Amino acid sequence: MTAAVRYELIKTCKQSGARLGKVHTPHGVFETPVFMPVGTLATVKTMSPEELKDLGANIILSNTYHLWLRPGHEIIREAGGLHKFMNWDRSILTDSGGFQVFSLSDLRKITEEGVHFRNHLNGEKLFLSPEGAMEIQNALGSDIMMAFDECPPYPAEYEYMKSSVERTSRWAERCLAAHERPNDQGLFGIVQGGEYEDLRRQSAEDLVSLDFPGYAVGGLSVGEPKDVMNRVLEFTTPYLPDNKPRYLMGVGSPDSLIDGAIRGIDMFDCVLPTRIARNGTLMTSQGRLVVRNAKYARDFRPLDENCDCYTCRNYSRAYIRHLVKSNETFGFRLTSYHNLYFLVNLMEQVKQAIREDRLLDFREEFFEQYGFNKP
Ligand SMILES: CO[C@@H]1O[C@H](CNc2nc3cc4c(=O)[nH]c(N)nc4cc3[nH]2)[C@@H](O)[C@H]1O
Ligand SMILES: [Zn+2]
Repeated sequence: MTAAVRYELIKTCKQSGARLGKVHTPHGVFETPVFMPVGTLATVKTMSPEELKDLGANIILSNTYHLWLRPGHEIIREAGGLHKFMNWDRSILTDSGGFQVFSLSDLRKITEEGVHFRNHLNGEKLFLSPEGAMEIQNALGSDIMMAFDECPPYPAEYEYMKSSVERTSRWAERCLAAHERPNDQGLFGIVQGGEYEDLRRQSAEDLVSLDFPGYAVGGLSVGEPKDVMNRVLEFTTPYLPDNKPRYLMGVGSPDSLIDGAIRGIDMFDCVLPTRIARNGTLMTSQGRLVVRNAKYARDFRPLDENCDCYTCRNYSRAYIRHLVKSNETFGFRLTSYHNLYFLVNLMEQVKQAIREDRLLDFREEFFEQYGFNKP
């Protein structure tokens, strides 16, 4: 299939095996490894599209389940699609709703057909199938769509995981069949299998046989320890083709982004930077900083003295602490901008380390400075 979503492998780091690449979509190109800001309800909370471009974002995420519920995908279709609706002319990836159905709503029943569950906003009964998830994503017109999958809870029994993986593979085939414009937008398969190597292999081989333009590693960042995530990546990515992008869903923190890149991951997303920004927690080159802390009341330095973002060039810890404590919206815009810039800029540093074949050295330096090595 000659999908319009195409991956270009530029270089592999000799020291770590991490990859430098480019992904071409109908709305432009983005370099990898990449961190993708999350805009669940058609907005990356508190950020304008201009600010997202300014901080370096070339692709953002949105969500099938949430947009289906609010405002409804038909309204977005009538608006001319999600790009037009939210005034974002670069790439958009939409998650399929698989994870949200399993994480947001209770009273759900999984059948071969799809999932019966309750609307997490008003309790009404809903049903979502692979075909339904594709109809919504086709209406949104995202550049990269995700197959409808089951993200089982962690941990899950082997037998349950095996039957879930086999159903997710059958659902992936149904998503391909329901993809209206395969030569114009890309549909990624999502590898499941929990922490079971044979099931991860089976899931990857099932999906690779369907020749998707890209593959996600799902079922992680669901509460498992970081060493379990790293181990799963180590035995899963080798089953994925080198000439396609690999997307680790729901990750994450600075250490997980670096460790994921080292294990062959190209794309990342997480609500973490914008979520913690809204309670005044900042990612800085010296580690986490909680700006509400009284010790910053008269601290007129920038949040991060090594950061050249708009927030750090123009505002002090004392001012941002005042805004956050006063619950001023501008304060959360400044903290969100900085945290997103921090992760996008971290990926710039990771790419440079890959170019110089020294990503493991960079990992040591960054972990030391950020304080990840502290017991
Ligand atoms: C660490 O942050 C918390 O955890 C979530 C991120 N973790 C995560 N794991 C995911 C797995 C999947 C998957 O297997 N399939 C599909 N379709 N989408 C997924 C989305 C995922 N997001 C945030 O929501 C936050 O609450
Ligand atoms: Zn900054």
